[in-house]
Amino acid sequence: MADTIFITDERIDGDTDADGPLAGCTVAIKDNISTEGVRTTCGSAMLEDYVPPYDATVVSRLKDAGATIVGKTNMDEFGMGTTTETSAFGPTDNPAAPGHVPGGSSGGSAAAVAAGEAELALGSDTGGSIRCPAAFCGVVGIKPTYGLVSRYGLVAYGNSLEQIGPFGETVEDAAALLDVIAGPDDRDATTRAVELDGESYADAATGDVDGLTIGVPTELVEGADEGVVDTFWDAIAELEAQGAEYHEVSLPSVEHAVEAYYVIAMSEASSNLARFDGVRYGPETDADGNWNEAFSAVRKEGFGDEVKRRILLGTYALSAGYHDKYYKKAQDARAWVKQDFDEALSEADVLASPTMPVTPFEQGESVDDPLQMYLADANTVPVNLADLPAISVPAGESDADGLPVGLQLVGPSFGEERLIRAASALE
Ligand SMILES: NC(=O)C[C@H](N)C(=O)O
Repeated sequence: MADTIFITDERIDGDTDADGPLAGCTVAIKDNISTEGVRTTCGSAMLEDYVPPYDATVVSRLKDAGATIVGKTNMDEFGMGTTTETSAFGPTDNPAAPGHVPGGSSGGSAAAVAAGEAELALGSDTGGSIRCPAAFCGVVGIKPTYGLVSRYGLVAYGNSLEQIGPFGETVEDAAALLDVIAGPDDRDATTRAVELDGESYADAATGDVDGLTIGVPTELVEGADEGVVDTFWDAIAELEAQGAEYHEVSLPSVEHAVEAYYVIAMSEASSNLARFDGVRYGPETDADGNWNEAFSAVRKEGFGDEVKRRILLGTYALSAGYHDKYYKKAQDARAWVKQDFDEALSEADVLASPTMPVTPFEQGESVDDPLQMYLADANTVPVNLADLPAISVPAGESDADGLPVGLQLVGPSFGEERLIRAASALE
């Protein structure tokens, strides 16, 4: 089996004179984040030869911090997947569970950290794309609050849902990378400044959970595999032993979260991906004269099956006769999910659940079963619908199959320090 961690392993040295916070640190970058002069493919044949003329804001910040970028990592095509198997460049193996998928869509980034190919990595999370691979590969991943990290230079898939975020072997490592990339950017009007309680996100990794109240949403536990649930409760017991308290809470709306997420994400994708037309982006074809034929030919060749499926469904959901029935309904469900989280977080400091309801699939097991793949996102997508921050931290291995299980902690808007503090107690 091909094992692609990096799509491009060109090294980019940061500012080597700088005594920056990441001087001497190696970082891998998901291949949907623009790097000036270095190919950025989004895991798609459509962008196989695309070389951006500018750096994403997060990449400029890494360079200024003195980091060494070691390569661009494999991913599900345009971020669409949960296994990294929809990449046009072949699958990535899971270093923590060989023969299994690393999760997705940022599977290459999590695998790079798990395999020791890079100390840190950047991914993007539209509906779990950082937390799922973190959980599957046994590393830490943070999905920041919407608006904490600039999306300038991130190739858009679902703009209203996605954030760039860090991976690390430890909570403190991931938090140190968040320190470098977080903060307002004139080029992304959705970003804002946040006042921290302490000096930095990394400083919050104290492991102090004394008096912390944890809400466990029943709906996010009952659907998970038994081995995952057992490992999850062991982790909660560990936090309890260190002074935290837990109680069960309810998020009735999350029953509709997967449907709402996929309608919104596919609708946004169908609009975002219209720019890949063989003129502005994508390979030229020899279809002569007729725009429609040329447009179809490029997209037929350049996009994989999952991307085509989502463009078709997203276009359908946005079309005049169906807009109210699907898109608007999904937006209503999104508002309800947000409201449920706000209520639950008024009764608890953080919410905890298994990151993924399952352990890593075997390679090839789910790629032809999109529904199984979408349903595996049940615990991660509600957080993106609610714009909230979340972290996935290794919780141990499932007794059932010995594979990695992640614990997800969700916090209030811009409450990353609280999540970092709580997650570090499990290390
Ligand atoms: N992009 C993501 O966050 C992954 C999610 N499974 C999706 O396919 O949309």
